Amino acid sequence: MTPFTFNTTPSIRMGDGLLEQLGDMARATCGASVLLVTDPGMMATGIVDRALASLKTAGVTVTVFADVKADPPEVVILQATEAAKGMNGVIGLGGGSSIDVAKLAALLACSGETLADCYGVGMAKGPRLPLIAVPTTSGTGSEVTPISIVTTGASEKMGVVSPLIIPDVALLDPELTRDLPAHVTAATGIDAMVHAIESYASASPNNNPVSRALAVEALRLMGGALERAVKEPHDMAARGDMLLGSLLAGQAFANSPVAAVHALAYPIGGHFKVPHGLSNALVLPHVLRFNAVTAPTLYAELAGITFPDLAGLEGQAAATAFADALQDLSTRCGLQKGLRDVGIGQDDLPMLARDAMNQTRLLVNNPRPLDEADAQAIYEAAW
Ligand SMILES: NC(=O)c1ccc[n+]([C@@H]2O[C@H](COP(=O)([O-])OP(=O)(O)OC[C@H]3O[C@@H](n4cnc5c(N)ncnc54)[C@H](O)[C@@H]3O)[C@@H](O)[C@H]2O)c1
Ligand SMILES: CCCCCCO
Repeated sequence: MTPFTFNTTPSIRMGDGLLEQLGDMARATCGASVLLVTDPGMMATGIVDRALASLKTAGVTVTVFADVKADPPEVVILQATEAAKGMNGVIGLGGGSSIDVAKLAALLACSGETLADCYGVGMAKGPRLPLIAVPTTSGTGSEVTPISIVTTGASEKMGVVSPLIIPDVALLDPELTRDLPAHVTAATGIDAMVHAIESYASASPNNNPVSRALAVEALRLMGGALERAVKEPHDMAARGDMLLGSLLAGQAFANSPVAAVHALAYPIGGHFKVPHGLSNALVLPHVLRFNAVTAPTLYAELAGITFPDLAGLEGQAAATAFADALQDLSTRCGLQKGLRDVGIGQDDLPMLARDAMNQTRLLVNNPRPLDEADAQAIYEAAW
């Protein structure tokens, strides 16, 4: 057995209605005062009110920071950090944007480091405040990853990657995803499936038996649940499978990192403000077809697990059918089919290809080497 290390959140709690126990968890994990980090969309759902009621019952004093923006820019993180100073702990309640901000606010408010000090892998020194993550999308898996993504400047992304920002507690309550809009359910669900697929096939030396087992179970759960969750939003079995699946996929890619799908997705989101999950969905089948030319086996192994109807296929046929099935699933879930459908012109593709090549930390994990010409061809196919 090749030696490996596996990192994840120390305490994962899941159950319908578990939000009601947030107050007691915060009292035990954080103490008498917390900053609750969320966004304006979440404030409109009523979920934040329920969280505040639980915290009040437990005698926890709460300051709410509700100014998170999608793909959060540095200024939002700095504002949240100021609000976290003097608090006993931080709670991230929302999607990946809110949880990523909460993770960094808990770190910077306590360690006194700057964001610039922490960009990259293993740069943060800590310590951080106690941290609870409550995901309401299914989802980025940020509740169990050592990662926060920051939008710097107009479109560039920077990552803070450190086990220091893995939350102390992940609180999963499927009821919080019950009213997630169909297009967000679809985009975040495909994002979670991409996490599992890319993690399983990652060329990283950190790819290991635990991450692969988690990726397999994530896809087994989400392959049959995503379309149900989109089309029958109150199917709580589907909602639960998606929430658990996205967490397992998060644990998988937190250890065996993502690759070219994400590398090609980031420029789409950065330049054209396309949501993260949809950016991934638009390039996913085309990257898999590219990779399957030289590395079909890994995708063939996932095909029948994700889509039982494909179980009898093997090799290249299975890998190709897997890419086709994912593209069909994305379309059936109502997501746009091509880059042209999200305002990208064909003459934008060379710029995207150039930009994608800057994602070297992700591209190195791809099972097949990919250069700028390959990236352009993939964007052409996705357009
Ligand atoms: N840290 C990581 O490991 C990691 C991994 C992948 C992506 N990310 C980051 O996460 C962000 C994307 O997160 P996301 O896809 O979860 O979207 P998001 O957090 O940006 O939320 C999208 C929208 O959905 C709304 N929303 C969320 N939950 C809801 C609910 N239950 N009901 C109704 N509305 C709800 C929000 O208010 C928001 O308007 C990006 O910044 C991306 O870079 C981080
Ligand atoms: C720097 C690692 C970025 C991983 C993002 C997963 O969506």
